[in-house]
Amino acid sequence: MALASGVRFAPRALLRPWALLRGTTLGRTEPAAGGGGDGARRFGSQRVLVEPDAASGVAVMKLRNPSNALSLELLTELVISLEKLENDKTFRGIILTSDCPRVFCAGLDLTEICGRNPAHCAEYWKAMQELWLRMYLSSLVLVAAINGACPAGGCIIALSCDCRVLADNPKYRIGLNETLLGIIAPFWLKDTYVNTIGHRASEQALQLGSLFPPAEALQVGLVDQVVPEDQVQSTALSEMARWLAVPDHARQLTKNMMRKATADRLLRQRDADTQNFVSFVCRDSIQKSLQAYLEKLRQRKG
Ligand SMILES: CCCCCCC/C=C/C(=O)SCCNC(=O)CCNC(=O)[C@H](O)C(C)(C)COP(=O)(O)OP(=O)(O)OC[C@H]1O[C@@H](n2cnc3c(N)ncnc32)[C@H](O)[C@@H]1OP(=O)(O)O
Repeated sequence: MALASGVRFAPRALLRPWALLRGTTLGRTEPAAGGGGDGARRFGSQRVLVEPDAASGVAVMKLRNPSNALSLELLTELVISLEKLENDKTFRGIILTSDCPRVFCAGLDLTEICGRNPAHCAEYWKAMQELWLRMYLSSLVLVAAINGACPAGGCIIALSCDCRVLADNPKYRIGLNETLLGIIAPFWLKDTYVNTIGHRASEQALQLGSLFPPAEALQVGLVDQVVPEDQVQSTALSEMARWLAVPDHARQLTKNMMRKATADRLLRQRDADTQNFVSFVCRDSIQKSLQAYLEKLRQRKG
C-alpha cells in the first residue's frame, strides 16, 4: 500500500485473481479499429473489453457478458483488467459501461448460486467481495456510464464508482431489489447504499426493494446525472475531466479517508460474511425461490 503521486491504496493481494482464472482469454491485445500506437491498443477478454486512451489517461471498460450477469468469470476478468490499469501509471481513470444492449449489469449471476455446492458458492462470493473491495478503494477515478438496467449487484458495481451517469430511459432502473427475491443485502451493500443516499432513504429503498427509474434515481442521489442515451459516454467523459482536474494524491487520499472504514468492515469480517452468504443461499427455501425467479426470467423472454 504505497502512498505517493501514483498512490495505490487498494489492497492488491486480497486474493490472487489469476488463481480464479479458469479458461478465460484474458490478456489478449488487439489493435483498436483504425490501428494506432500503444495508446490505441485494446486489451481484455471474452467478457471485458478495455479501450485505453493513453493520451488522456482514461480507459473505457466495457462489460460484454450475456445480460452482464456477474458470473465468476466476469468477476475475475474485471478484477484482472482493473489491476492491469491500476498498475499502469499511464492511467488515471476508467469509464465503466456496457456493451450489452439495454442492460448495464443484471447483478449476481443466479446460475452461480442455484443448484451449486457450498464450495462453489463460497468461491463465487469471495470473488464478488474482491471486486467490490478493489473498485471501492481504487486509486483511479471510476465513472459509471450506465446505459441499461442496473439492479442489485449491478447497482453495487455502479455505486463502487466515484460518479454515475444514467441514460434517461424509464426501463433503465437502478437499485437494490434483493428483498423482492427473498434475499437480504449483506451489510457492505447496505453500507455502500447508506454512504450514497443516506440512512432513511436506504432504509425505505432496501426494505421495499425499490428499483428507481432515472428521474427518481437522480432525486434520491443514486446517480449524479441523467442524460439522453446518446449523451451518456460524452457526459461520462466530461465528468471524468472534472475529477481528473484535481491533483491525484489529494483526491486519492480523500477518497481513502471517505471509504476506508466501510471497506475495513468487510475486510475484518470477510470469512464470516462468506459463511453467512453460503449458509443462506444453500437453504432449501432460498434455493427454491431463486430457482423460481430464474425460471420466471427465462419464461419472460420472447
Ligand atoms: C446473505 C445473502 C446475501 C445475498 C446478497 C446478494 C446481493 C446481490 C444480489 C443480486 O444481484 S441477485 C440478481 C438480481 N438481478 C435481477 O433481479 C435482474 C434480473 N434480470 C432482469 O430483470 C432482466 O434480465 C434485465 C437485467 C432487466 C434484462 O432484461 P432483458 O429483457 O434485456 O433480458 P432477459 O430476457 O430478461 O434476460 C436475458 C437472459 O439473461 C438471463 N438473466 C437475466 N438476469 C440474470 C441473472 N441475474 N442471473 C442469471 N441469468 C440472468 C435471463 O434468464 C435470460 O436468459 P436466457 O433465457 O437467455 O437463458
